[in-house]
Amino acid sequence: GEELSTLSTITKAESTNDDGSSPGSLQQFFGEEMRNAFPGLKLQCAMHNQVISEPSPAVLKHVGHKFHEVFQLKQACYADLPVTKILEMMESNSLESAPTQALLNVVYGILDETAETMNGKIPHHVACLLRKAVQEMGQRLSTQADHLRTQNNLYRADEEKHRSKIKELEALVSVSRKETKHVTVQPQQIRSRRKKNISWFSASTLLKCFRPTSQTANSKLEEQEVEKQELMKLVKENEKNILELAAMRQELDIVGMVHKFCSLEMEAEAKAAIAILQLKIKELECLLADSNNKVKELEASFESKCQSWIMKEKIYQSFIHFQFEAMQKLRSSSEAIKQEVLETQKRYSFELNHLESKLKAVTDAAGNYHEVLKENHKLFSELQDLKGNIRVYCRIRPFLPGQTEKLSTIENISENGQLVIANPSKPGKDGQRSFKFNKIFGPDATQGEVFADIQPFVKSVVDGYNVCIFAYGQTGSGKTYTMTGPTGATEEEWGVNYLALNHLFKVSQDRKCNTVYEVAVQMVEIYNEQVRDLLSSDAVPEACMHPVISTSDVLDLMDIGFKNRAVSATALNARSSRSHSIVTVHVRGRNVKTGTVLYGNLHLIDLAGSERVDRSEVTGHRLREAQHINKSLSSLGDVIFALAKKSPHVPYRNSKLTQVLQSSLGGQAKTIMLVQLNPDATSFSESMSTLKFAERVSGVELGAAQSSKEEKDVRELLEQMASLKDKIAEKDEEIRRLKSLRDLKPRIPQQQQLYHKFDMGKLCSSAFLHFRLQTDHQRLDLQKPTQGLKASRTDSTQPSTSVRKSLSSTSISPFPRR
Ligand SMILES: Nc1ncnc2c1ncn2[C@@H]1O[C@H](COP(=O)(O)OP(=O)(O)OP(=O)(O)O)[C@@H](O)[C@H]1O
Repeated sequence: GEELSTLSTITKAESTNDDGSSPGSLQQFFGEEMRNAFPGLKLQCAMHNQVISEPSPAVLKHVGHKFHEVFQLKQACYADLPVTKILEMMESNSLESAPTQALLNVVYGILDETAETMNGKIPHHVACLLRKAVQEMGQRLSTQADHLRTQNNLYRADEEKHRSKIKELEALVSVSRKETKHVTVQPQQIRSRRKKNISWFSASTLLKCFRPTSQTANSKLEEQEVEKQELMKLVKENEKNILELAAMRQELDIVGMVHKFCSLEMEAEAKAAIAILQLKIKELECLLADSNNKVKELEASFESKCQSWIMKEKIYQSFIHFQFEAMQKLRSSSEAIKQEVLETQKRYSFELNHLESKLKAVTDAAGNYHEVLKENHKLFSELQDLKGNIRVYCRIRPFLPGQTEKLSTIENISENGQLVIANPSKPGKDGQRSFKFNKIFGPDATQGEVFADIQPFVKSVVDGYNVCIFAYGQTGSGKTYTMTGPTGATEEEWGVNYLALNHLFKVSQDRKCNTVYEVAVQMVEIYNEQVRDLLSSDAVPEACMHPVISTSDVLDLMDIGFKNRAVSATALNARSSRSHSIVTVHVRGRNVKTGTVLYGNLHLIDLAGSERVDRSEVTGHRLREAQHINKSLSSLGDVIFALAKKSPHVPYRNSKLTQVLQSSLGGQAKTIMLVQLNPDATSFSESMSTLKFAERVSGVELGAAQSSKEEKDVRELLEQMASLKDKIAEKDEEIRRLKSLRDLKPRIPQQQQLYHKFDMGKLCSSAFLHFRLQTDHQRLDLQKPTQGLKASRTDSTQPSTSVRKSLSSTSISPFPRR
């Protein structure tokens, strides 16, 4: 009974479920087989005993609350379990005390959860739990295996014991059989000896058998009766023993069979369970390794993140610290600034009062300054007058890049305006001649340097003076270069024409607060004693005036004018100007405060080449051209010398050039003659004649220049008259235009474009009106020289700039057209 109980306990230990119930097959087998074989056997009870390796119910009860607390949460998942709870449970040996099935449930639960929800990732604490549960099961398995081995040994020992007992019993049975046989044989022998009185039943044998009872027969019979009863007892006992033995054998066989069967089944189950568990352990190890790797990765990334956050924290802290310090500094500096501002305010208010009084003094001084400025202007003009109104500047051009023979006639140039020129055919002092002019510009002089000495004269135009600048010299000596600049000139290479107009615009801008200026430009050429408007192809009797408001307007106009200029190649210059070109700039300024109006004009003249006819080696048409040029130049000389001699008759009308320049060559005008020289030795004689002419001119005194300032009332009267005259002129012009329409010829397209651009009606008609007013007024004055105010003014001032006037007085209207 004990052995069976132990056996069933072992069986139960290996096959009992955690809830105490046995697995179906084994329990059924034991339950039915054993009950059938041994109805009295308390197998069922034994099977409910606890397994050795399973925790006892008492232990389970003690620790169960923790385990259930943690794992009986049906809805929660393992990953959500608090780490503290799991740790607490693991430390308190709850797992070791938990039933195996619960542990397996935990393992399966974690695996399912990992597979289903967490994509193979196991949180660290759950992985620890898993490892612990698997360890626990592994331990249990090894304990159970040990236990099984021990039980098996015990069982074998028991079996051996049983077998020896059976052998003993068998020996006992055989002995008892022999005794029984002997006992059964003896009475029979006695009975047969009695009945047959067989002699062979010797007295000795009977004596041996019944020696104690030989004295009395009765007592012997009684003894025999007792022995017989004892024998019967023995036989019964023997029979009983045989029955027991048979039953034990049967039982032993059954138990052996059951044990064998159980052993086999348990072995198979244990092997299968071990295999499954090993597989699971491997899987779990893999998962554990993965999760360990992931944990390491996470730890590494966490570590690096921690580091970076620590770094950031440090940076932020230092930044905050820096900001805080900066804020403190700012606060203190703002305080200091506040103080400073307050002090400054005090100081400023004090200084402001001081300045106010000073400003008053300065305002008074400024009034005086304007007076002084006026005085300066007056003094400058007087200085100009003292120097003489004709200024002669000499400019020597450099040798040209292609020139190989560079034999120069220029011996010396001094600062004081002295020029020594040497005759290459007469070496030494005899061949030298010195000239004195107002200024000499050497070959290295720039356009800007030349203009710097002309600039004050240009400026005087806006003060109401008439100024005439002309370039004189033989062909190729640099007249056009000085007046206009080289072809495609940059701003630095601009000639006097552009620089003068640029300066006029600048001065007019500077003075716009006081005086409003209007500027207009005319451009004509005198070719073969005929005057031609370079900016118009209309058959009009006077050169058109084009209002300009900027230097770029002037550049556009001059570009067209120079393209229209008569040029041809000569033996001395590949592109020689065979005409005199005259750019006239009209300036009208009105003082916005006083209403005073002033007029000034500037003549910029590029004369034709002054060389002698024989040197130019021209004939026919070109000869006539050269003769006209020479004639006009000699007329210019005659006018200048007549003025120098203060001759009563000045021969202005001997040439178109002197007629056009009449207003600028009189006593009111300021004249600059730019004498151009070619330094080449071959041009010596031409240079000599040029210099001699210039020398004579420089000795001329034309008298004091006068400004054209008019008083307001005079101007108003003049304007009234001018408007009347203007109307008459408009009518005349209309008649002329109608006449001209009859024989109108095709126009030059480029010029047409410009007329559109500078359409007088569209643009600034007022400027044109005033200039026409002036010219008409002057023409009127010329026609009636003795009439009142105008007559006296005309007498004293000479006629002002007017191409038209010159043309009308020489009856060459309308302009000849090319
Ligand atoms: N100061 C100078 N610096 C450099 N080159 C110059 C200078 N003066 C004149 N030249 C050059 O000399 C050549 C002749 O000059 P320019 O045409 O101006 O002479 P010109 O006196 O106007 O001749 P013409 O009477 O035939 O028109 C040109 O190639 C010009 O560029």
